[in-house]
Amino acid sequence: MVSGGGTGGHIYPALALIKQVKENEPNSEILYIGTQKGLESKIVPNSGIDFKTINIQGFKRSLSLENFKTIGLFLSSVVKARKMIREFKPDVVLGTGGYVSGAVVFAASLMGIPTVIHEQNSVVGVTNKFLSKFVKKIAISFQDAASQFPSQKVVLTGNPRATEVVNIKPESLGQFGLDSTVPTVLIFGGSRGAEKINRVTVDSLEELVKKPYQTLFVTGRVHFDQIAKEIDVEKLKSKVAILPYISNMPEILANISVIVGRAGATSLAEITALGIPSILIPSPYVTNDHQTKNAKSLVEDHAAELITENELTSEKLMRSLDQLMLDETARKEMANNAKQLGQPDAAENLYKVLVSVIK
Ligand SMILES: CC(=O)N[C@H]1[C@@H](OP(=O)(O)OP(=O)(O)OC[C@H]2O[C@@H](n3ccc(=O)[nH]c3=O)[C@H](O)[C@@H]2O)O[C@H](CO)[C@@H](O)[C@@H]1O
Repeated sequence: MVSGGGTGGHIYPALALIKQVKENEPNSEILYIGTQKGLESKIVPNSGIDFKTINIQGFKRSLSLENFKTIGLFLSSVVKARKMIREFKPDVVLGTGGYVSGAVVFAASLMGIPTVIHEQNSVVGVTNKFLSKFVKKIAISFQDAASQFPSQKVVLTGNPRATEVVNIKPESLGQFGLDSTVPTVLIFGGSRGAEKINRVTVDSLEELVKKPYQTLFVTGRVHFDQIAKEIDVEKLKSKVAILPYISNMPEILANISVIVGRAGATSLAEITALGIPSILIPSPYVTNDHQTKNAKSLVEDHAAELITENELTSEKLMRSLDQLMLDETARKEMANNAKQLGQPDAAENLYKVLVSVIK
């Protein structure tokens, strides 16, 4: 049984792990528990995995009446998770973060079923911090996370999405009206899109269409309609493609020369596994500024460039982008540095941890 929800950063590692389990043990049965509201309700059923939902929400950081409702929902979702566990009878339960995994993994631990959590970030998330007291093993992606967990439970596995992206058959950018032989920059603000990155990219379109490179700009589903209204597609001259979301990201990444994006941990696992140069703009809106810490782990090794959201302007973006896109040697150097940090065996590592806790 697998649970992880809310954003792509929690969901895709879970799916990559499932892929590995199915490869190693084709007869295994898998059930994914998520929420209806999270991105998982779209992504998981589309990938052909059995999917059930429970209703849960996050705590408000300030004292609020909503929190009483949240506690009520948490308790009722633990009860619901227990029922699902009793019916499905999993040998092991994996949580990859997000509130829903809190309820599912907690319920499984109470029932004496072996549990594992996977932490993608270098700064530990709230749900995983809570679950760390109850689970058997804790799989981490950055060594920095180790000291924030009970040390005897920690195993450094990496992020399974790294394995998935290195083993996939690449697909042409022709599906977006672009030319796969031309150097391409991919701009996107994590799995949900980022308003500031979108704004600055829209402001840069006039410049981008003049470049010898092309651009794949992914806005995030909720931002797309508004942006589409503002843009004259004729003016993009097949040099820039704009999309709400890319469902086949692993297949696309092999044809990308540079990424401009947030510093979500799963994106970074992909970037390092494939060795893709990147310009990272960490989200300042996440707990304990963890994306800045994620990004710095690459920047320190000259494997990425960091621009803060405050510093981000169209001029700044275009300057940094040109430095990489117009200089193949600089790109190659950053790509090599990034690849040194990749963990392409992550899915197999995590699979082994799951097997080790099954009685
Ligand atoms: C705002 C927020 O809380 N963000 C967190 C969330 O980010 P978020 O969900 O944005 O996570 P990541 O950037 O880590 O991963 C995004 C994933 O979505 C995929 N993708 C993205 C866009 C698209 O069009 N298609 C697509 O498939 C990417 O390839 C990647 O696999 O989870 C991460 C991992 O725990 C955290 O580090 C982030 O801080």
